[in-house]
Amino acid sequence: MATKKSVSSLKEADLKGKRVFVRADLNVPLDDTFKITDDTRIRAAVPTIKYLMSNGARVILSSHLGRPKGVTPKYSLKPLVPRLSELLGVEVKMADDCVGPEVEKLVAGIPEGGVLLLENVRFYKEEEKNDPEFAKKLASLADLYVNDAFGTAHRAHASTEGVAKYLKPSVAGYLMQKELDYLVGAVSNPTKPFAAIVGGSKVSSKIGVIESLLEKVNILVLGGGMIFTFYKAQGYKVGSSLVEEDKLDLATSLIEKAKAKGVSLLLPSDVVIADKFAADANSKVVPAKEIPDGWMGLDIGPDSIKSFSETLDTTKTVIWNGPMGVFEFEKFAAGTEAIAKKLAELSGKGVTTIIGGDSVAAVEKVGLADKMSHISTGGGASLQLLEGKTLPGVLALNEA
Ligand SMILES: Nc1ncnc2c1ncn2[C@@H]1O[C@H](COP(=O)(O)OP(=O)(O)OP(=O)(O)O)[C@@H](O)[C@H]1O
Ligand SMILES: O=C(O)[C@H](O)COP(=O)(O)O
Repeated sequence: MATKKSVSSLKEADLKGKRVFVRADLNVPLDDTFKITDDTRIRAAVPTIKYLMSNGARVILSSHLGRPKGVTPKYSLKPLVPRLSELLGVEVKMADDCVGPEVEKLVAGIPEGGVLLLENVRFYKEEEKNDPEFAKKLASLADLYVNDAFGTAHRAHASTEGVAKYLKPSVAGYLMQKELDYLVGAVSNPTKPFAAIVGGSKVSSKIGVIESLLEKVNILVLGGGMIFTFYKAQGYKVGSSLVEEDKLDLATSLIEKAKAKGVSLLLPSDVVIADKFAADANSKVVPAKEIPDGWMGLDIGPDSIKSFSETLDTTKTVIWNGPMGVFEFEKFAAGTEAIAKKLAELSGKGVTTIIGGDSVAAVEKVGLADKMSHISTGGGASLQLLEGKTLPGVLALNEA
């Protein structure tokens, strides 16, 4: 045991012929016909699996999909098998379960370099309860544990945290490591000027992140629905824009905190407003202080795009979470798309990291994903990390 525990990274592990339990986050979106609509997370899991395969390991691949309550065929991982097989260049076998005698038989039959995908771990309620007996069952399948599920590292579940107690060595996979390097690295040791762009619908869901970023950044750019709470807090007329009335004092205190810390806080100077929340709404551009009654702000305006872009041009490190507007409607997508393009441009001379489903979707929509320094596969996990929280899935590993 003592010698095994001394292995603290995947590179140091002896893999030949070993059964390796790999927890990945293959929680990908599927449409009604079970077609994968975005395979980013599957592609991101490939380097670790390929490394294991090429070093003669026998790979037991595990993930959750969705939030099933018990065994729910709709949340089976089966639809992922063809894409995984294609990306890995082997025929991936699939188990109907994730623990038990049948799975043990299949595990015994995995050849060196072979991959067995286990069924959704969340088909067992014990997974989310981090039940020790269930974690032991998972652990008993393998000789070592690799956690590559960054997107689920904020969950202390049996396959992300519990199993590491019973299976040593337990190490981070390459995706996990890369995410930590970018997200922790960007925040703790950024090349300055360091800017954060935070958007999305509500300030309430981003309070922790904004507060924590105010300690680190030089520039904080705000966009999305949350800006109207800031405007209202400053006495502007916001029409029927999204406002969180109970967060007005908080918005004021964040503005004051930014001032006290010497962070330049940028709010849009103009907005695109709509007469209803719909793709075919009538729209016009107005100064941020002059939103008429009955109209709502759904995007940042052209002057804001220009001034945000000029400011971002001065930076060396940028992290971005949350869209600038309701980018799902074409009429209100310009702000988000302009920021995506600006960050792609900046990637040549600085580090750009994109976090969160919606900002990543926007970057992909404009075809610029491969231009960014890093696109995080984590939503909740990345935000918690940026808030300075420790992720249980990371803490449980040997090297943590
Ligand atoms: N001005 C606005 N008014 C209302 N909703 C807005 C506005 N601007 C952006 N949104 C909405 O905010 C939503 C995204 O907010 P959210 O806080 O979930 O962002 P995110 O963190 O990038 O996403 P994810 O939850 O996928 O990580 C989008 O659906 C977008 O339409
Ligand atoms: O999509 C995610 O953020 C992760 O896969 C975690 O999923 P969860 O929020 O259902 O735990």
